[in-house]
Amino acid sequence: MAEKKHGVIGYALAPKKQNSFIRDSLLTLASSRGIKLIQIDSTKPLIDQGPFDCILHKLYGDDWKRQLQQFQIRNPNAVILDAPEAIERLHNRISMLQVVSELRVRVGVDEKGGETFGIPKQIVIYDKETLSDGQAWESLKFPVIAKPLVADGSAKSHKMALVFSHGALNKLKPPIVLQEFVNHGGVIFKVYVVGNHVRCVKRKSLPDVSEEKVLGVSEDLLSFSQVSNLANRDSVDDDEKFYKMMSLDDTTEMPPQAFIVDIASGLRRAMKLNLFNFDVIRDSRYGNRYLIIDINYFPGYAKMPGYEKVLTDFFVDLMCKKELGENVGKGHGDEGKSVKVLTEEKDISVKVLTEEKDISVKVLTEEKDKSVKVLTEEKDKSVTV
Ligand SMILES: O=P(O)(O)O[C@@H]1[C@@H](OP(=O)(O)O)[C@H](OP(=O)(O)O)[C@H](O)[C@H](OP(=O)(O)O)[C@H]1OP(=O)(O)O
Ligand SMILES: Nc1ncnc2c1ncn2[C@@H]1O[C@H](COP(=O)(O)OP(=O)(O)O)[C@@H](O)[C@H]1O
Ligand SMILES: [Mg+2]
Ligand SMILES: [Mg+2]
Repeated sequence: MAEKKHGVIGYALAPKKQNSFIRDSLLTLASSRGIKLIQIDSTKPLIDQGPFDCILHKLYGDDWKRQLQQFQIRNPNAVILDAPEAIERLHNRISMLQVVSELRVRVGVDEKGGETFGIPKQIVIYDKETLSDGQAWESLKFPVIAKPLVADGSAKSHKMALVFSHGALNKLKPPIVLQEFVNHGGVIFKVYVVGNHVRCVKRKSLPDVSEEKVLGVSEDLLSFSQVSNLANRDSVDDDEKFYKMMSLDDTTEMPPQAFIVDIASGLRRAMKLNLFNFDVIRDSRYGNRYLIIDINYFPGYAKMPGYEKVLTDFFVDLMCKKELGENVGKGHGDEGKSVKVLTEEKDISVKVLTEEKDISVKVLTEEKDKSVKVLTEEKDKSVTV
């Protein structure tokens, strides 16, 4: 009996990502379950390629965004993983973590109880003048970590500095985020999310900094980059002595899985993303207080043991939902219905009747300069088009 056809997924990834993610082991397993992964040719217009049931991508820039938009208009049934607008919130380290503060998920549900989560205290500095203005950072306790505001995947966006005193702040180049350094036992938890699959692993992180160390440190600023990725590097440079201070204690207890799953589902819903990971540290001062410090779109899944099966299961599930006409690719399975109105008439009006709040209306059109009027009976409703 011929195998049931499931679907074709086009992928558009930077060379480094493609090398690490598109492995023969993934292609073989996916293909054995009816999923064909095809490379999108970035030198040709996306719209001329396909057909694709789904597009998997991690590319940046306005041109790529436009190409995806055009493709979606021509292929309204294709699933784009994930929507560029949703991914963009992760390109700024402030909007990235704002979503955590907005989460309303149950906490302290594990038998041991009491786990809470949040983000470290932080401020954003846009210019040199503010950096020299003590008032801006007086609420922060040193040491702090200075992170580039932009998180666009460039090497620059991963360049961090551990700053021990005010005096060193003038060495930094805004726009930056100044975040309180929180002692966390030198271990970071990386939570990989693939649809509703959640996997937490532990990795090396920065070592704790004691009060004595802060006072006795000879340098007032230490630069570093991609600490938790160190094991995957080819060479260790100048920062060697700094990294040597780190060692992963294998006895470190993992956070309760139910707690982590709750945060992951909350983030997935709020961000409308399917493919991401987030970095969590456990605040050593409390033991049951967790802080989310970083969220990454389409991370290094190949570092997750058995990633081939997890991703293949996700693709198969996506294709099945698509065949059933379910709304997919929006970060969670239980949201919104979509209504398609196909017409060649001009000036048509479409009425959307719903009792749900916060609905979003997407109008796909090939016409340029189209203005859309949304009429609502609710007061104080703001409508974004
Ligand atoms: O390539 P890898 O496996 O190191 O993955 C990187 C991620 O490592 P992780 O899976 O969290 O250990 C890495 O995570 P971190 O920021 O290091 O926490 C980023 O997601 C990185 O993407 P970008 O440079 O921010 O666009 C990811 O890099 P890209 O492959 O997307 O370039
Ligand atoms: N607030 C913090 N307190 C302590 N360590 C931190 C904090 N923020 C980041 N780190 C350390 O710095 C590393 C890099 O920071 P992160 O925000 O994850 O940037 P990147 O996007 O480059 O991974 C983390 O993996 C962790 O080891
Ligand atoms: Mg990180
Ligand atoms: Mg990151």
